[in-house]
Amino acid sequence: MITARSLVKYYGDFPALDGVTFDLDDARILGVIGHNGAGKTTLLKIMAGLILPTAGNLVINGIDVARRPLDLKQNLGYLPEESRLYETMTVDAYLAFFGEIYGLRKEVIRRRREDLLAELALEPNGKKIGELSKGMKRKVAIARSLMHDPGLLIYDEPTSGLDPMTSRSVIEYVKGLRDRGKTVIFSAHNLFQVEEVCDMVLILRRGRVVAKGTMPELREKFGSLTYQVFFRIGDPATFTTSVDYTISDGRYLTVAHSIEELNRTTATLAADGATIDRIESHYPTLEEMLFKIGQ
Ligand SMILES: Nc1ncnc2c1ncn2[C@@H]1O[C@H](COP(=O)(O)OP(=O)(O)OP(=O)(O)O)[C@@H](O)[C@H]1O
Repeated sequence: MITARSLVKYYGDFPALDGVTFDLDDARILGVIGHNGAGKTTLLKIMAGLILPTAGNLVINGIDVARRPLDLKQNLGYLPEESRLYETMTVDAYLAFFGEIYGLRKEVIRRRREDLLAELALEPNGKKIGELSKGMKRKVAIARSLMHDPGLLIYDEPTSGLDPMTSRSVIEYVKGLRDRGKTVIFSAHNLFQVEEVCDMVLILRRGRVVAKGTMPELREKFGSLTYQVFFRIGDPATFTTSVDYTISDGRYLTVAHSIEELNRTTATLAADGATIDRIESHYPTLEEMLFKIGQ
């Protein structure tokens, strides 16, 4: 269980975080989103015990993070936005090195490493880290974060710069971690991924939480279901209707904001000689929500 209360972080006199409060249950995926500079990395670094908040309180699984950062780190895996790996080391040696730092026995290191390489579909074949592709390096960094089998994972833009296939496999892997009971907190600019996998979303703007909740809760907050009605008409020169519509790429479109409005609209269009082609229901996406919030 994570309890964050009124977290504030100043860099000099600049408030990068300004009163962040939220709760998160175990075995959940939390997505932290917001425009550039909103405070995502700052929040993640505080949660990973890497920087101290200027004010506020953060308790993770009963551990006060500011007071006992070392206890927190035993059960935490952190993936920075840009991980600097030791380029001249082989993947095997690199993962073994981190296993040793966490005090794991040799046979445990060997087993963990083999399991993680298989799960992440990594086949380093004795290669040095410097010889790997960007996607493979990111996966090695993810494997490193998991060597000591922590219960909490904090990933700063885990899929940034990855091709769609690799990105998808990382996201599927994150889902699997949650299904095995781990809590994952990640920031991302790919909002489709956040929408797809996160149990809870935190939207930051200029260091403040502007919205938080499950996707259905956020949809409710930012406007509910709308209906897009696509239709055809006979002769555009003679077509008249009281319904507001737009023409885009030769397609006629009107939007209804309730089922009653949808019924009225389709009846009016039919009476005016239009033919309904298709009706699509549409929830606001995270992208539309961020757009609405503004920078
Ligand atoms: N070490 C620092 N010293 C001074 N200002 C900083 C420092 N780190 C971050 N900031 C500022 O704090 C604000 C929040 O930065 P942060 O990196 O947390 O945002 P972010 O949401 O992760 O951004 P991005 O999406 O671009 O990665 C920004 O205005 C940034 O310039």
